[in-house]
Amino acid sequence: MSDRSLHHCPAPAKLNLFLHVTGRRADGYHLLQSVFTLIDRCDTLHFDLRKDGAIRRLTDVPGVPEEGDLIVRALRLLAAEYERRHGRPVPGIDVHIDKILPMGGGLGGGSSDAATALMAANHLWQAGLTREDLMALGLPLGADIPFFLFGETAFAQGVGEALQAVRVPDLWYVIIEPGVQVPTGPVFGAPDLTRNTEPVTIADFSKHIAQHQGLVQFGRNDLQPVATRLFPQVAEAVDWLRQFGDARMTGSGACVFCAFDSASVADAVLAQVSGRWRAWTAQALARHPMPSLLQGR
Ligand SMILES: C[C@](O)(CO)[C@H](O)COP(=O)(O)OP(=O)(O)OC[C@H]1O[C@@H](n2ccc(N)nc2=O)[C@H](O)[C@@H]1O
Ligand SMILES: Nc1ncnc2c1ncn2[C@@H]1O[C@H](COP(=O)(O)OP(=O)(O)OP(=O)(O)O)[C@@H](O)[C@H]1O
Repeated sequence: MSDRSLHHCPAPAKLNLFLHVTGRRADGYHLLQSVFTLIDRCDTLHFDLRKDGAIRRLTDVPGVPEEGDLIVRALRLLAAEYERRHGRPVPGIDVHIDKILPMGGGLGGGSSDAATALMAANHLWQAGLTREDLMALGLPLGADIPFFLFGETAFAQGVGEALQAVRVPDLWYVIIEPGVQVPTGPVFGAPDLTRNTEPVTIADFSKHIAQHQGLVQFGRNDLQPVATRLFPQVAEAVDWLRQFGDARMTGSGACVFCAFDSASVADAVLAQVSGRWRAWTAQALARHPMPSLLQGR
């Protein structure tokens, strides 16, 4: 690592421990309540400064053209802000990515990649944005980007941008990829989506978690009935994993998870997963694994 490059930067996945849809804004976006937690399954990004002002993703990501990549789009927003603040063009940056998180998996991989890129480029370019500045910059690109910049388990409200830190037990998860990509838009747009779940309080969540040590999840995922109707493969994975505990879907799907209180129990369940699914274990992360590159908090 030098002041010209940052290599092996992790972009961790998230799980939504519960996800309630409590309303809809005038612009059609849905108001949510959710608890987001980070897990230790990560994409890995590498950054090298350029001298010509260009922003390039040099790794091919199947299905995601360079110009549409959330990493590139986020860095372009940061470059525009840099130019506004400093009155000169950015040096530019090359990005390589080792992508292991499935797309359309409800794990927030694209948003996490973008958040890691914002932290890294802000540092390498010495752009001087605070964590809060970067959160506001990333929100229009992806509702999960502010959470990844926030960087610890959080109770989220609004469309996911109003965040408060919460504590959850240190658990292990088995995560199954049902083998389908669930597009977020059609799930939120479904006529049968529950849109009026009663708001809960952080105290309701924390009390429940303390009572059940996090092994019985709080509330529910309101997107799950729609996603399982549209994609029966998701329902199959939930039904199978339920024999071991309180399994449910993360985000808008497709991935399904279940919590366990030790690595050995999670490994034993993983060993029984049918060969037709990709599956893995992960440990909850109390904090984002990027070295602290940001000002504030
Ligand atoms: C469901 C979550 O995964 C929870 O973490 C996220 O809120 C999804 O957020 P996201 O990845 O930013 O969602 P996008 O892929 O940008 O959203 C696709 C579409 O889903 C709908 N959408 C998304 C988020 C939200 N709070 N309300 C919505 O109605 C919108 O029609 C949007 O155009
Ligand atoms: N760097 C990126 N990595 C993954 N997907 C990206 C990236 N850039 C853009 N995308 C687009 O964003 C879409 C959603 O990707 P992502 O992996 O964040 O989904 P997700 O895990 O379902 O997220 P969420 O939980 O926020 O719904 C992809 O289908 C892809 O078209």
